[in-house]
Amino acid sequence: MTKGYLVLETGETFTGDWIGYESEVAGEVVFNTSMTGYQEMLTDPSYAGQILTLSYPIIGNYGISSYNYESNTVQAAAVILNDVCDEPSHFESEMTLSQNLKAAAIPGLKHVDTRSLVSTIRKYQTVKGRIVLEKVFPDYIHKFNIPNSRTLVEQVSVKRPVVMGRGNCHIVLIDFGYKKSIVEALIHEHCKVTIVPNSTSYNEIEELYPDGVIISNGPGDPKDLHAHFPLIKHLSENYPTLGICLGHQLIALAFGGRTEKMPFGHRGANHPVKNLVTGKVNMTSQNHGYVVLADGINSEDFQLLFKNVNDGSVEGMKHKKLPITSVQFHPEAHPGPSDTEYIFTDFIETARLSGGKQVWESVQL
Ligand SMILES: NC(=O)CC[C@H](N)C(=O)O
Repeated sequence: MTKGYLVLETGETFTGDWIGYESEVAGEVVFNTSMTGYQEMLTDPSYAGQILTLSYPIIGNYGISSYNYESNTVQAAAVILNDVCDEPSHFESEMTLSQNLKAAAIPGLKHVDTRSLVSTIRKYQTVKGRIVLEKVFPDYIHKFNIPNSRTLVEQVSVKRPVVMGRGNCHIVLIDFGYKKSIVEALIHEHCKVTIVPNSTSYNEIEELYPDGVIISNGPGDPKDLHAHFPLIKHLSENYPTLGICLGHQLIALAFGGRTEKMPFGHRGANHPVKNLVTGKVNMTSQNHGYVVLADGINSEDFQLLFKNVNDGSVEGMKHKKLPITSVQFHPEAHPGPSDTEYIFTDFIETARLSGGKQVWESVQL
């Protein structure tokens, strides 16, 4: 077995055995605490550019199936694991995780002390690292050239519009790195979905006659995407709009709000979130490293809708007059609980009732 090393900018080195493709990469080292859903996590475009540590100790036991992809390929820059199962058992399994990483040209380390690595990340809060093959570390090892958010978003988003599903409600999904299960949730509710590149103009979107608009999840720091704020504000002011994760952060910023980097993010499938209108707590699936600041929200326009029960952070907001809702968590789940599927049903109902911009304008009058 080839040895490999994860070298952190903080000076620590973790040793493991190489799996997947043999290439050295750098990125922010993050961790996800979900017990299952490794395929969905690895193929979620929001992980682009990140070295993903899976804290659950045995990964790969149900293999890789063509049903569990969240995008066309593995998106994380690399993966760090404790034990990997190379003899998966599941009727839909088509290959092992190790084979999948190799085929996607993604490197990884197994047999790493992931408990200690997670403690280290929690201690330093944000940690960059590099996985390398040689134990002799040159001077540059602690310097990281990590792609910026615009490059990451560019890498993962569609280049031309894609239409999926049929139905009596047309949703335009502005793509910053969408997860397929968002589209599946919409199709399940009988929507036609047009996924458009994030560079699409307001007029081009208007010509599609959407009933509603979704601003997708995606990788990187939302502040770096400031060029898109005017489009997002203009769209949200004219169509029923739902923002998911990065989309929520972009809506907050577009309306003058603020975001910041979190200590080590929320990545897992059991994050409790309280709906401040109903008082109900739901378990949610999450994957984010940035957060909207409560005191930065423009309170003339928006009210807080969801709060994280563990740390009190903002998990969602709602416009006071316009049909704009945004959530930091993932209502489409995958992986994770589907308690908050109602976010989609409520949004689609609003979109259907509004019949898009034209009718919405007349309803407002
Ligand atoms: N899943 C997402 O959309 C992540 C949003 C953003 N990149 C963050 O880390 O906070």
